[in-house]
Amino acid sequence: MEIKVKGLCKGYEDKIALNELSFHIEEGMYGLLGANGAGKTTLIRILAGILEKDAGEISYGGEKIKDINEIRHRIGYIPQKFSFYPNMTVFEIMDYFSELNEVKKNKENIIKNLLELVHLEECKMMKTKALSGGMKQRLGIAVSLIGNPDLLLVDEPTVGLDPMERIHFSNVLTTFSRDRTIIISSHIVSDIESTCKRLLILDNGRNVYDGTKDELMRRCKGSVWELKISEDDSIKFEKEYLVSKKDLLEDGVRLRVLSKEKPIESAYEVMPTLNDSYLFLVNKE
Ligand SMILES: Nc1ncnc2c1ncn2[C@@H]1O[C@H](COP(=O)(O)OP(=O)(O)OP(=O)(O)O)[C@@H](O)[C@H]1O
Repeated sequence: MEIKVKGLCKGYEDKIALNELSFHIEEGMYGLLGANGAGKTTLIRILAGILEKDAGEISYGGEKIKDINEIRHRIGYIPQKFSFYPNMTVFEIMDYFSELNEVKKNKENIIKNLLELVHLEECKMMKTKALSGGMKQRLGIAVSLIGNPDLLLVDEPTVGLDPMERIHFSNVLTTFSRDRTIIISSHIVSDIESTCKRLLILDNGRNVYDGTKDELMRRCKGSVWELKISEDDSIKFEKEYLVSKKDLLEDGVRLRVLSKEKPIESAYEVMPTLNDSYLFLVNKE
């Protein structure tokens, strides 16, 4: 589903959370990156129709929507945390949300397929209070997909998930992303690195980047250096330069430094990673 956002503003009391935000996205997986407090949750909740905007225009699927309820059934939302009724089973939760979504035809089959997709089919009789954090997250995905939404909004999905759960979560989203639009918000670059080709980066409620991962990395080329120094010197160095990575070695430390100029003679240039490029961008702004 195509989404166009123009001049979107939102404030809370004395805090401006979104400041004249504009962007245009089409089908595919988009990563929404930004530090804590950048405005990601606010944007996701406004797009999901859970929070009112103060100003600006949003169009979904090429249409200006006056009342979000007209298209709510086409939007899936996965919040940071789920809370389910603890004594209901996995199946009962799916059944309950299917009723809410007015799924009439093939309900049993839809539930079965979704539980298979998130690998919870064998746990369908378990009460939700007995599920691990990762299992709850997967149940949340299955719930959000019940209405077969064209647009899926995912807010910081991997908080509390172990590495295997993270991989599984990404795989489920990738499978589901064909012919749909998915926006995944995170402040961790590796969360979205392998799944999203395009990025939207927020900083203090403003859109500071809208484009591909490759273009972002191209912009940072020539500004990433590695060097080896003593541990004592590294403390001084880290105050002066932006350091994206620090490896402890047996005889000192290796730093990855983001700087337009070569920081010291012994430094050598290296290819930027997405994490370098993201840090370079938001610290330049
Ligand atoms: N209900 C609220 N009342 C007052 N201020 C709020 C409220 N919700 C968010 N804010 C503020 O608005 C700004 C944007 O918050 P938001 O939660 O959208 O950011 P975020 O990028 O999702 O952060 P995080 O990664 O920590 O979830 C922050 O400064 C936050 O403190």
